[in-house]
Amino acid sequence: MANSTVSVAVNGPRKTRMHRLIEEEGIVLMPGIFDALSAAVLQSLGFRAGFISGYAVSASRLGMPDIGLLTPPEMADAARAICAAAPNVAFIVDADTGGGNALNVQKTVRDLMTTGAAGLIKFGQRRHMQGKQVIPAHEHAAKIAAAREAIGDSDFFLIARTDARAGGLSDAIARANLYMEAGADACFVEAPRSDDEMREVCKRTNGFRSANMLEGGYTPLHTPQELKELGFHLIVHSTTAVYASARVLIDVLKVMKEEGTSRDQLHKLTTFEEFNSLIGLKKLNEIGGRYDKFRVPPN
Ligand SMILES: C[C@](O)(C(=O)O)[C@H](CC(=O)O)C(=O)O
Ligand SMILES: [Mg+2]
Repeated sequence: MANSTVSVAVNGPRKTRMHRLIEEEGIVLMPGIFDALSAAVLQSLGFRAGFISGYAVSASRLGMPDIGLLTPPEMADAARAICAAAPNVAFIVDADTGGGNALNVQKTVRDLMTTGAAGLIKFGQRRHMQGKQVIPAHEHAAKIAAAREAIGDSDFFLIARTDARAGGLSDAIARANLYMEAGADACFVEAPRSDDEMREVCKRTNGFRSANMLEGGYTPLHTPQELKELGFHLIVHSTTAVYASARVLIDVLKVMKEEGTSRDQLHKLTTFEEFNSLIGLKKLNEIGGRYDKFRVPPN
């Protein structure tokens, strides 16, 4: 099943927005975001790509952990708002398990393709976080093939993720290659535990590869340049923004609770002008102004 060739052209002439970004940038950094506002921040800073994280959306939308409670339509709804708020950013959506069997996967994929996202990551796990279990390889491959068929020739990038590292690196690598054969554009072997394991993944998997940089995770944190040298093409940095937001909210509101005022913490907040600019007030006012001439004149 697995072979040792390293190739980035396994999918022939297929060229999506994500393929072009990889070509232009060498490696594409995708910080995880979780709502329209965090997406607007990403866009305002000039990021060209981002990741709509199931972990972070579950937390921000439901206030709940990533244990399969967020439904595919809720995720699609979040993705729609996010893509509309940051149209210059190519987003990869976390499609998680895809919602069930191959037919559920196709429905989920078709729905996500209408959100404005540039692609998705399909997971093979049954449960998240502690006690993560992977589904059998053939079942996961069938879901990837179903997703690929639903995508057809559309400009939508398909990343297949395997969480099988817990059962041994070789098994995870073999699965990644199987999913590439089933039609994925890139693979994502979760949780290699050292640079050597990361090198091994890159040496033995076919096609484009994504790294998962999780603060507090098993895999060592690296810069894009370092990851590029190791052989990766995409970087998911899913929890940074949601953890940063939670940190600031906790710190600032804690002081608010104690002191009842924000006056000593203004340096930690955006200003009124900065915030309005972030969410595009000036541009919207300009557009709104174009229609002023149609206003009914006062009597
Ligand atoms: C990447 C991920 O799928 C996500 O939902 O952001 C999560 C992140 C996490 O659990 O911290 C994952 O790696 O499973
Ligand atoms: Mg997830």
